[in-house]
Parts: sequence; C-alpha cells; structure tokens
Amino acid sequence: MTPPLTRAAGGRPAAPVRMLHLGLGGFFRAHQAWYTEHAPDASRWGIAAFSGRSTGLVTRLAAQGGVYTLVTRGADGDAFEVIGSVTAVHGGGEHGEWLAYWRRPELAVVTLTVTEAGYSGVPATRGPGPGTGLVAGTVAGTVAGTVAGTVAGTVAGRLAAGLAARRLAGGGPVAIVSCDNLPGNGELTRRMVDEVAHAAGLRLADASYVTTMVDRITPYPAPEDAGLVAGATGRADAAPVVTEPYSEWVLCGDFPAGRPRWDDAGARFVADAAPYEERKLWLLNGGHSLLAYAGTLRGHTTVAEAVADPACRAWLAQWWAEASRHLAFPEPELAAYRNALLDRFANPRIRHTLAKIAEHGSRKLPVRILPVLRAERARGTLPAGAIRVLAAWLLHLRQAAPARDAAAPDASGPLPDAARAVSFGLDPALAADPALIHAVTRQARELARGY
Ligand SMILES: NC(=O)c1ccc[n+]([C@@H]2O[C@H](COP(=O)([O-])OP(=O)(O)OC[C@H]3O[C@@H](n4cnc5c(N)ncnc54)[C@H](O)[C@@H]3O)[C@@H](O)[C@H]2O)c1
Ligand SMILES: O=P(O)(O)OC[C@@H](O)[C@@H](O)[C@H](O)[C@H](O)CO
Repeated sequence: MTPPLTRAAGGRPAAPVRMLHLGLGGFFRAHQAWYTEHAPDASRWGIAAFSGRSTGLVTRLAAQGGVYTLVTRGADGDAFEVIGSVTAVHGGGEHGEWLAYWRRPELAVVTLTVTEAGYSGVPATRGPGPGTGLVAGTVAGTVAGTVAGTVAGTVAGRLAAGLAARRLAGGGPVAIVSCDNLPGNGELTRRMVDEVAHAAGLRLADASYVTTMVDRITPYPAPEDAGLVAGATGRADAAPVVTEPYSEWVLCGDFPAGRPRWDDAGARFVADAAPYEERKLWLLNGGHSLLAYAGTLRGHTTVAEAVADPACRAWLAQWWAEASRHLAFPEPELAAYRNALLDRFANPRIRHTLAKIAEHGSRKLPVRILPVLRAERARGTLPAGAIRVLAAWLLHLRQAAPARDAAAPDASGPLPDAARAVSFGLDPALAADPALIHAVTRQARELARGY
C-alpha cells in the first residue's frame, strides 16, 4: 500500500501562523501558498487557511497536516513538489477559530481568493464608487452576531468581524490582500468592509488594503490527479493541485506588520498595479471568456481544444488587437505577452474546462470586456471582437440549463430584445446604443447559424 503524505513523511516542519487565508481552493494552493513556500524566510511564515463553506478539502488536508503535492504541468511533462506553507486548515463555519487568529498580535497578512461572487453587491469599478448595496439590516445583524461568536455569511462580514475582534484585543494593523480577478481589488475590499462595519456600528483595527494582479492557470482538480501523484511520488496524497509552470504576482500596497520575502520568489511590488491588472484581465481573462462562450458554440470543451481551432484563434487575435490598443505597454512587449499566452492556452496537458470559465459571466464581462468596448465606442468604432463575446454570451445564456447566471432570464424572447435586455443588465448605456445592439444581434445570429 502507498504510504500517506504527512508533514513528518514527505513534508517539512510547520511554520508559526502569521497569515490567514479565506477561500481554500486550488488557486490559493498553487499561487500564494507556493510563493510563501519559495520565500527564503518560509520557516517564519505559516498560513491558517479557511474554506468558504465546504469541509471536504479541509478534512483531507487536515489528515495530512496541511501539506499537499503541487503538480506543475508543462506541455512536455510534470514536476512534483510538496508544499508545506499551510500550517492549519479550517472550515468556513469555524468562526471562533477565525476570530482567535485575528486576535493574535503576530498576525500580519490576510489573503483572499473568494471568487468574483465573494464581492457581490460591490460594483467592480475603480475609485470610491457608488454605495455597495451591502448595507442591509440582515448583514449588519450578522456581523454584530459574528463578533459574539455566531455565523457570518459574507466575505465583508467575516473581515469586518475579524478586524473588530482585533481592535478589541488591542492588535496592530494588518495587510489585507485580495487575490481575485477584479480590478482595484484592494480598494474594492476596503469599500465593502467599511460599509458593513459602518452599518453594524463596528470599530475596526487598522488595515492596509493591498491591490494585486494574480496569474497562474489552475484548473479545478480532476479525480485522476491523486492516482497520478501516488504513482510518481510514492506517497498517497488526497488533495493534490495541478497548475501550469507560468506564475505572476504583482502587488501594490503596504504591509504594516511585515510579510514573507515573496519578491525573492518572483513577486513584484509596484507603485500602480492598474496597467498589469488591465493587461491580464483583458488579454488572458477576456480571451478565456471569449473561448468559453464562442468556443463552446463550436463544440469545444477545453481552452486547449478551442485555441487549436483556427476560427477561435482568429477571433482571439481580433479581440486581442482591440484590447491591446488601450493597454499602457509598448506593442513589442504586448506581442510577446500575447505569444506567451497562446502557448499557455495551447498547453494540451492542462485540462481547463470552458464550462467552469463560463460561470458568472455577468460578474466577469464588466471587468474583462466592457472597458475595451466602451473605449472603442468612444472612438466611434464597433469592435467586432468584443461584440462577439457579448453575442456568444447571450447565446450561452439562452441555452444554459440550468441557468447559472443572474442574467439568464433577460436572455429569453426575440433576439434583439434579449440583446438589449442583457446589455442593459451589464450597463444601461450599452442598451441605449442602437448600433451596438444591432451589431450584437447580428453577430449572435451568425454564431447561432454556425460558421
Ligand atoms: N484558478 C485560477 O486559475 C485562478 C487564477 C487567478 C485568480 N484566481 C482567483 O481565485 C478564485 C478562486 O479560484 P479557485 O480555482 O481556487 O476556485 P475554487 O472553486 O477551487 O475555490 C474557491 C474557494 O473560494 C471559496 N469561496 C467561494 N465563495 C466564497 C465566499 N462568498 N466567501 C468565502 N469563500 C468563498 C470556496 O469555498 C473555495 O474555498 C477565482 O475566482 C479567481 O478570482 C483563480
Ligand atoms: O477563476 P475565474 O472564474 O475568475 O476565471 C476563470 C479563468 O479565466 C481564470 O481562472 C484564469 O485561469 C486565471 O485568472 C489565470 O490566472
């Protein structure tokens, strides 16, 4: 029988907890935990990671002391590495433990990967922005209850409760680091926490909200991963993660209580993360969304399959040309970025499903596609690449069963009406642009007929 992977057998000694993480998924374990593992001071920086709600992964990881195998999957083979930076794992319902970590004076950094949905109600725009809509009596009541030790349902509520508990315990400032695919994610997090705290009348410990651009394609784990790891490493791991070789982390903000030396592991600290966020969100994530909707219409199920199709590649090139016009990088640098991206998308050994990427389009398209669409409309053009994404999404919403997106009800009925209603849901100004709605409708008809 294959012996199990444990901290004592195959791992390394656990580091003291000085970091908290919310959103114990695959990406956190392939990215932030990996950078921490590779920092030269890793032995001083342990992470306590909490799931959103589920406990399956928590149970499996806890049984092996938090360690797991990271499989780095290149086009020509796999590399296996045991990651030991996660010292403790908890289910999202363990609120007493959550608050106890916040009260520890040595806590310095809190990271988040809670998906776009974790920021629901907060418009994903830069700057102070309008009200977040999170201020409801129920939310305020929940936060107040959490401080007393009961259940908090939202990301903002959990953070506010933690900061309130820290203030009561006399703890110093911490850094809160959002690692989700949203522009200005640090400021966004600050707004939602402040609004909830204000509504609940909570006084919070000081926090620095760090904005980051994160990048490492990490598909949802597949059932066969565990067997593959056991065969290659001789250890039975119930919770391995498969990721691509490429990795990038750009951070902007202060760490008042210190941080691991992530820069020595390849992370970059910059004065303004916005250009990096835009490049990644528009070219990579926007490209993903295009393939997720238009590639699926052509019968593909993974990113690699879709980019092997000349029609999809041409659509991608068209979208990238439009987006690149509005990015703050020299064209040769963008060309190199796009070429590298094409190789990453084409990695045939990474099984990244289009169905997973297609989820929650109404949260994703506003940050991945709309800034480019608006900039193109402002210069009087009808950008075919961006319009194709909207048209393919519209068809996806009309076909998806069961509907997984809040916009699905708007997508029924005659196509022009559906195009207008779905566009209105993204941004009322789009629905008031007849040339655009006409172009989306025409493109949807063409896509529906098939190429
Ligand atoms: N997977 C990638 O390639 C990748 C790359 C860059 C960034 N990201 C970011 O990381 C996020 C997570 O990706 P993943 O692949 O780990 O997904 P995943 O589905 O494996 O994990 C998501 C985690 O977030 C938690 N979560 C979801 N909603 C929550 C909520 N409302 N409150 C608290 N926790 C919540 C879940 O419980 C789970 O632990 C993405 O949505 C994206 O924003 C992912
Ligand atoms: O994780 P999501 O759902 O926000 O988006 C799906 C993909 O576009 C995304 O996960 C990318 O693979 C990732 O952002 C690459 O760094």
